[in-house]
Parts: sequence; C-alpha cells; structure tokens
Amino acid sequence: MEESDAAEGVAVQLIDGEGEFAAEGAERFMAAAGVAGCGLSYAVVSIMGPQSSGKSTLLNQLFGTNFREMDAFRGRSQTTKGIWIARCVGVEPCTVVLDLEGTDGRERGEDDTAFEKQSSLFALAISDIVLINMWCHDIGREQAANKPLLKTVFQVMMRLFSPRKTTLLFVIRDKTRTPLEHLEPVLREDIQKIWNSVAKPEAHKDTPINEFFNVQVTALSSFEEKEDQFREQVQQLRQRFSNSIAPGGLAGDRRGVVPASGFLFSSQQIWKVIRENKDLDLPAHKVMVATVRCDEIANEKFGCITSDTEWLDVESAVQSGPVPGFGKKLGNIVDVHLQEYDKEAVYFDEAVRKGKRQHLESRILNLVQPAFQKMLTHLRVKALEKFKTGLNSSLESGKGFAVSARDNTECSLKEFEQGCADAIIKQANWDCSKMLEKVRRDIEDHALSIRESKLSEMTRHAKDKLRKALAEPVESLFDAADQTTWQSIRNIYKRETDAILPEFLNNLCQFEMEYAPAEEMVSKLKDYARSVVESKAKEESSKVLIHMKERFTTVFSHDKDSIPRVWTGKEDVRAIAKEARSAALKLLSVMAAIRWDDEPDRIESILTSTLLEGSVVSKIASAASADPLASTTWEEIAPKHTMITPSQCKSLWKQFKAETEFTITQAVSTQQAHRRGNSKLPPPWAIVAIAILGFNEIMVLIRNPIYLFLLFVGYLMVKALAMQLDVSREFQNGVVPGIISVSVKLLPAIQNLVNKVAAEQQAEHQQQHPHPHPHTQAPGPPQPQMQPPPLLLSPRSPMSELRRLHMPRSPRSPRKVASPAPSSSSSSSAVSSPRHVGEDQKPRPGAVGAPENEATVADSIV
Ligand SMILES: Nc1nc2c(ncn2[C@@H]2O[C@H](COP(=O)(O)OP(=O)(O)OP(=O)(O)O)[C@@H](O)[C@H]2O)c(=O)[nH]1
Repeated sequence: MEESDAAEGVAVQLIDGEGEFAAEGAERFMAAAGVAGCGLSYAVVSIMGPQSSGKSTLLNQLFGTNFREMDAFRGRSQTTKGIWIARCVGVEPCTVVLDLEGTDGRERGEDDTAFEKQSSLFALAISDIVLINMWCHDIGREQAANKPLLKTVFQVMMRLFSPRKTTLLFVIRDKTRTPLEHLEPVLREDIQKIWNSVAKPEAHKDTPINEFFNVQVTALSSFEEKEDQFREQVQQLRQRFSNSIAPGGLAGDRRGVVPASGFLFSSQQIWKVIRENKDLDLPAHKVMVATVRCDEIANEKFGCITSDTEWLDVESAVQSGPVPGFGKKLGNIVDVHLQEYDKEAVYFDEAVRKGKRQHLESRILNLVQPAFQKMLTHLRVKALEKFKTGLNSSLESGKGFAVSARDNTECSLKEFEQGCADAIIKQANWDCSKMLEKVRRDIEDHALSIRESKLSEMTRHAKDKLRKALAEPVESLFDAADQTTWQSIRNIYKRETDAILPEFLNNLCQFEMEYAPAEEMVSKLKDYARSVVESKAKEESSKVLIHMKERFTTVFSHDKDSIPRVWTGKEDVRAIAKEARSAALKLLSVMAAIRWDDEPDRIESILTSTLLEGSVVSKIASAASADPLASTTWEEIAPKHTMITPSQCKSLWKQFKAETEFTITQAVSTQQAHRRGNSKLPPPWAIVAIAILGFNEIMVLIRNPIYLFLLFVGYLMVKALAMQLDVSREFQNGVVPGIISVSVKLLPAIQNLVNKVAAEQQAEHQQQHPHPHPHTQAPGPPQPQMQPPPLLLSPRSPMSELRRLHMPRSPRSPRKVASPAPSSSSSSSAVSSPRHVGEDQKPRPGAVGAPENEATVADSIV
C-alpha cells in the first residue's frame, strides 16, 4: 500500500516524444500504482488540447498528480512531450489519467500533425473520459485553435470499428462573464458543425454524434487571474470524477472496457497498431487482448500449481503407495488454481476466458493425471492382493472354489471401485473402466491359475490313487495269469474306478463346472486308469518269456501239491512236460492281447493247435501251407490291443522250447540214474557165473569159521559205510557222479567209523577198569565232526532252474548251473536235493550262505 500510495499522482512517461512506447516504465507504474488488480473498476481519463493551454495545471489541480507544468514566468513553450500517465490521488474508483502532448504546437510545425492524430486516436481508444481543453475565447471563432483538434478527433473516431461511447468533456478555460448557459449552445453548435463536416463511412453517414460521444461541457475561471475561483470550480469538477463509472456517472455509458490487468498490454498494442497506421478494430483488439492476457494468466496459474507444495507432496506420496482421500486433496488443489484464474480473467472476453480456462484445466489435468494413474495402479495391486488373500482364506475355511472366487471377486472389485471413486477429482471426467477391466482380468487370471492348479492337483491325486489301486494288483494277476486274468483285471478296473471317480466328480462340484468338461475330466481319468492297466500289461508281456519259463518250471518241477518233484522213474515225464508247456502256452495267450471286453477270442486255441498239438512233422507241413501265426494281428483283437503278435508268439515259443528242453532232458536223465541206482542185484547170468567160477572160494569160506567171521565183520562195516554215505542216493544221478561222490566221502567216513569204534572200546575199558586216570578224566578236545561234502543234485527248485535257463550258456560248460542268489538258492537247494529234503527236517543255521559251496560242487558234478 505504501508503494501504491507513493506511486499515486506520480507521472510516468507512457509514450515518449519520438512515439516509442515506454513499456518498462509503464510496467513499473502499473505495478507501483496497483492498477492491474482493479479489474473493471477503474477509469481512464485523458486530456487533449492546444499546447500550453494549462492542461497539466488542470490535471494536477484536479487529480493531485504531478505532471510537468510550464513555468509561467518563462513564457509559453511546449513542456509535455509525448504522453504521460499518472494515477489520480483520492479518486475512487481507481482513475488513471493521461496527459497528451499539446496540439497545434509550434515545435512540431504544421506538417507534424501525424502525432496529434495518433495520440488523439490513442486517447479515444483507451479512455473513458476525454477532457478537451479549450480557451473560452475560441468558442464561436472560425479560426479557433480547437477546431482542427475536434476534426482530428472525429476523423480518427471513424477508424475505430466499434467505438466506445467516450465522454467528451469540454473544459472551457478562462471563462468570461458570459454564463455557461450561453456558451454551451454555441459550443455544441460548433461541435455539430465540425461533426457534420467530417467525412464518415456510408454506414455512419447519418449517425448522430451522441451515438459515439457523450458530450459534456464545463467552464473554469482563469487559474492565473482567479485562482481561488479556479480551485473552487476544480474541486466541484473533481466531484464528477468520483464514481465516474457508475451508471449515471461521467463515464456510466462506457463500453468495451479492458480489464485493468490488460490495460497496459492493450494500450501498447493499440499504440502499435496506430503507429503502423492500420485500422484499429477495437472489438478484435479486445479479443486479442483477452487472448493474450488470459494466456498469461493461465500460464501463471499453471506455473503456480507446478510449484504448489501441497501438490508436490501428494505427487511424491502417491509414488510410494495409495494416498487416502487422493481425489479430494487433488481436487481442492486444482480448484484453488482455477479459481485464481477465474478471479483474474473474469473481466476479459467471456468466450476467450472460457476457452483459456478449459485449456488451463486440461493442462492441469494432464499434469496430475499420471499421479491419478499411479493411484489406480496401487488400487489395482491392492485389489488383486485382497482377492488373493481372501481366496486363500476362503479355501482354507473349506468353502468351495467357485463360491470363494465369486465372493472375493465381487468384494475386491467393489473395493477397487470405491478406491476409484475416492481417487477421481471432480474437475476430471476420468474413466476408470479400463483399469477396472484390467483388475477384473488380473483377478480372473489369478482365479484361473488357482483353479487350474487345484484341478491338476485333484487330478494328480486321483491318478495316484488309480495307479496305486491298479498297478500292483494287475502285476500280481499277471504273475498268476490264467483264463480268468482279464476278467479279474476288468473287475478290479471297474471296482477301483467306481470307487475313485465318483469321489473325484464330487470334488469337482465345488468348481461349478459345466457337465461336459467335468465329464471329459472323468473320462480322461478313466482313460488314464486304462493306460495304467495297459502299460502294466505291456510291461509284463515284455517279460512273457520269463513268465512262461517260470510257469513251465512251476508245473514241471512240482507236483499237484506244489511239492518239488523227485524224479524216481515212476513219473510220466512226457505228460508232465506237456502239461507244463500247455500252462506256459496259456500264459502266452493271456499276455498276447489286452481284453477290455468279454468277447471270446481264439488266441489260445490257435496257439494250442499250432504250437502245442501235433507232431513236429505235421507242424513243419502246416508251416509250409497255411500258418495261422504268420500274421501281425489277431483276428478279433484291435492292433492297439495287441501286445504280442502271432508271429512273435511263434518265435517266443521256439525260444521257450529250446530253453526248457534241457530241464526235460535232465529230468529224464535223473529218472534213468534212479532206476540204475535201484537195481541192487547183478544180472542172473552174473550170479550163475560167480557161483560156478567162485565155487572153490565159497567152500573155503564156509569151511573156515574165521574167514566166515571176517567176512561177516567186513559185510557189517561195508553196510555201515553204505548207510552212512547213503550210496543209493549218491548213485541216483548216475554211476560216475556216484563213484566220485562216494570216493570223496569214503575216507572221512572210515575215519569216523574207526573213531566211533575206538571210543566204544575205550568206554568198555573204562567200565571194566573204573579207577580214574588223569589222562582219561580230562575231557579231550572235541573230535571234528567230518561232515560229508554236500552234493547238489537235481531236481532243482523252480527259481534256480529259471535262473539257469536265463543264463547264457558257456560254450565250455554248457550244462553249468548259474550261481543262484543267496535267498532263492537256499530255498532251491533245500527243496531240490533229496539229501537236503532229509536235512531240512533239522534246523540249518546259515543255510542262506551254504549253497555257495554246494553250487560249486554241483557245478563240478553237472
Ligand atoms: N491564462 C491562463 N493561464 C494558465 C491557466 N492555467 C495555467 N496557465 C498557465 O499556462 C501556462 C502553461 O501551463 P501548462 O499547464 O504547462 O500548459 P500545458 O497545456 O500543459 O502545456 P503543454 O503541456 O506544454 O502543452 C502556465 O504558465 C500556466 O501558468 C489558466 O487557467 N489561464
């Protein structure tokens, strides 16, 4: 206020004597005088008139300004150059007054009237009130100094397209005794004449002067001669400038006012146009001024918001997380700056102002929009997190998946929408629907992924159950394969799928699936169950030869009570071998194809008729003609269900036969050995020959009792040795192995026998001589029990036999038995050897490891 007060009344040059606009000084004046903030509440007064006509004196007296006045004692000369400006002191509303260079001056000469015209036009264009200073004695005079001035004023008036209704206040100086009432009509007549004489455009040819001007007249006494009166009249005149812009005031009719903040710019632009001698279109100028000023205001307000600390705080806060009440905070900030704009731009052209406001608003919204987007991103993340947490806890609480997903989706989207509503600012019509869609998609994707993982977990679990329920039973069924195997497999398949799949289907209900996909999943599980069975079947069928040989060995080496056979010679090896082969063939027929239906097939009959029945010759003959096995498919079986093709069956059978032939041969050999071992007496011819040829020796023995006794003792010893060595059994496997075995065990047996006899004699001696003897009392070291070396002879156990059959035959020892595994060998040796059958009745610690030696011995025998 102090600066403003100090500036009041101080005159500043607006346009210099050269016609240059003094923008800098003018800006300082505007700032100091505080005009810019007056809006429309200000008036512009200018004064024009002849040079040295006391204009500056009048303004200074009237408005308290300090325009330069001519020193009365130095003579009349031009003091005011160009146009000066000052703010009136103590006049409300704010009134700015311009002191124009005097017209008709001698300094510029007759030709230099251009500046007069330009300054007059300028004053008319920007002023609400124009004081026309004139000497009283010029009124009614033809050659009066004010006539060219008025002409100039009216002429330039025509160049303003839509002139403001300016008040022309004629100030008659040095009034005489002639009262104003008489002077005024004369003056008005003069004015009218001049108005009439001015060339006007066609449109304004008949327009009366009062359309353009509000003509007022006042008269003042001479300042020099009647100063007191002058001052008094000036004070009265000053009253008329108070509230001059109010209706009925001196400038009450004014039009097209430029807001005070645009006054300086407007003046500068008008002066520029005038200087360029262009037509001055005031309405267009007004729009131009409004455009420029509104732009300036908008830019200033935009600058304010970019540096607004409140906005900067919100912007930085939203980078790290959601800001509560974001929309309200931001809306208020935007509102404050827009209101500032409105306040400053309110007096400018409405269309321009609104346009610029919209532009400012959109700039501000563009500035804050990224923060809003960031806020939405936070809300999006928050919504998704809420959904994830909610879904997890819902599922953990045991709610169904579909219900949980639906409830939590609804809840999360609702929260997001609320967040959006909170984040939107009232000035913006931001659309959250795209972000909402993204959130919905996020949630759907997450729900889908959880659903997929849950479904696959359920499926995996069901598959595990199916696999566990099917694989092992199917494997064990194939181990004991027979005609009922596939029926049993089908039963197991049905039973397990009937038990597991309904439970799976029941679990699917929580997903609220359509019928078709649920059915498809169940159907896939059924297929999986089938595939488990099929793959297990194929796995077993790939080992069919082992199974066949196992089956063969089981049947061939065991009787109907599953007791290992002892080939005594009474058995019908041929029939047993046929039975065993038939069992193996049946197994082959079971494993040849997968049978998911109950349809009978001819696989077994074809295999039996082709491979088992008929003589070798007939088989060769049939092979040459129509071989039913010369094919890769079975008649009733689909190719995908064929596990072993007919031709594969044929070659498998060939291999099987070759590999089991030895077992049969060995059985036959064992029988023969047994028979030989059982024939104790020599042939009759030998007995007769012995009786004839040994008659003399027999008689000698009979006649000599000692010989007879020795013979008897020898017989007893041989009998004892034979019993101990179990000679008959040793010879079951043939003569040579029997001799070797007996000879190996003979010496230890004799030694054992002698020891026993010696021990008995010693015992008898002690009974006869009961006195103790130090040597006999002390127990001697135990005599080592010489066990006869164990012998491994056929028949072998099924497992050992099987292993042997699968071991590649060494060319050097074609009949060598493969070293058995400890667990199976113990059982095999225990059941196969007749000796071990006897020994099995006694407990045999370490029997698992013993067969190692037995096998070695057996290998040497075999
Ligand atoms: N006769 C007479 N002289 C006056 C009156 N008022 C001022 N003067 C004198 O006129 C002379 C010029 O005064 P200014 O106020 O400087 O006149 P001006 O019109 O501003 O002059 P320029 O700005 O140079 O055109 C001064 O010597 C004043 O004393 C008046 O009312 N009557």
